[in-house]
Amino acid sequence: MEKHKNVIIEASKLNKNFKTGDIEQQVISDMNITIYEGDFTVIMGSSGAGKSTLMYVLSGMDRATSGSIVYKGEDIVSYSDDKLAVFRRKNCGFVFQQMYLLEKMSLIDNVVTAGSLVEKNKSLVKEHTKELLKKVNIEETLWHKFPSQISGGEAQRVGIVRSLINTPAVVFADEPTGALNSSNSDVVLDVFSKINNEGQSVIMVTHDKKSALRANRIIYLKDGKIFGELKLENYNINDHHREELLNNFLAEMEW
Ligand SMILES: Nc1ncnc2c1ncn2[C@@H]1O[C@H](COP(=O)(O)OP(=O)(O)OP(=O)(O)O)[C@@H](O)[C@H]1O
Repeated sequence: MEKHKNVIIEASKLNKNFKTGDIEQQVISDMNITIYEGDFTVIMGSSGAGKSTLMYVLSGMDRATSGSIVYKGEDIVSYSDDKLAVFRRKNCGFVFQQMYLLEKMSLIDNVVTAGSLVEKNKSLVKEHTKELLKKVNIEETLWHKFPSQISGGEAQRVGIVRSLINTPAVVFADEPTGALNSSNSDVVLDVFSKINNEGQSVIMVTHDKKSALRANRIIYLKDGKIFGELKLENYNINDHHREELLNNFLAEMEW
């Protein structure tokens, strides 16, 4: 079934340890994981299973203790810190539970500044910024306000727009809707589904079943290892069968 899909990230024998004082904790343990291009991959698992750590390591935000990570055929583990920073800027978008905007810049400038690091044609960046702000329901009346003048949910959505402005090939999202109410969560998840339909790969950590249903593949972690995996058809709001499959899978995982 996977044969038509290209591999975008392939990690082998991945380990990540943290040392606190004399105690060393193995958080990712000899993991082999393949992420396919164009997939909406969701990572679930109990608290402390290593989900966020895995996202940091796969995206080159943090270094693995050992193992290889190959992104579109290139081994990123061997990259210098500078090369890794360029790689991230070109290929990855990051969305966290809390997105911090630059306080001294208007909302629109927060996004345009990030976009201008990659695209030199500023009017193109501005157009794209406006289009994305509209997509996440940030109205024009807000665009020239400063972060201190808007709500937390609005700031989160602007932060997401900033993460997407360079059309990253892979979007890493760690509990992106954790701080949002239900309608704003839907807005953000709809944007993720849309960019995913247009070809961008999404890897999202979530504890929320409704968010997880956006995925076409769910990977369940336990104690730093892959404990189970579920494949789903592409998201379709009217398909209730997917929910049943997810419920059964999570019961099997003892979630
Ligand atoms: N920088 C760090 N230094 C030391 N230990 C860390 C560090 N980051 C994570 N850990 C430890 O690694 C383990 C896994 O953390 P991680 O955040 O990856 O889990 P998670 O599955 O994302 O959990 P949650 O669902 O609660 O966010 C935890 O025991 C955590 O304390």
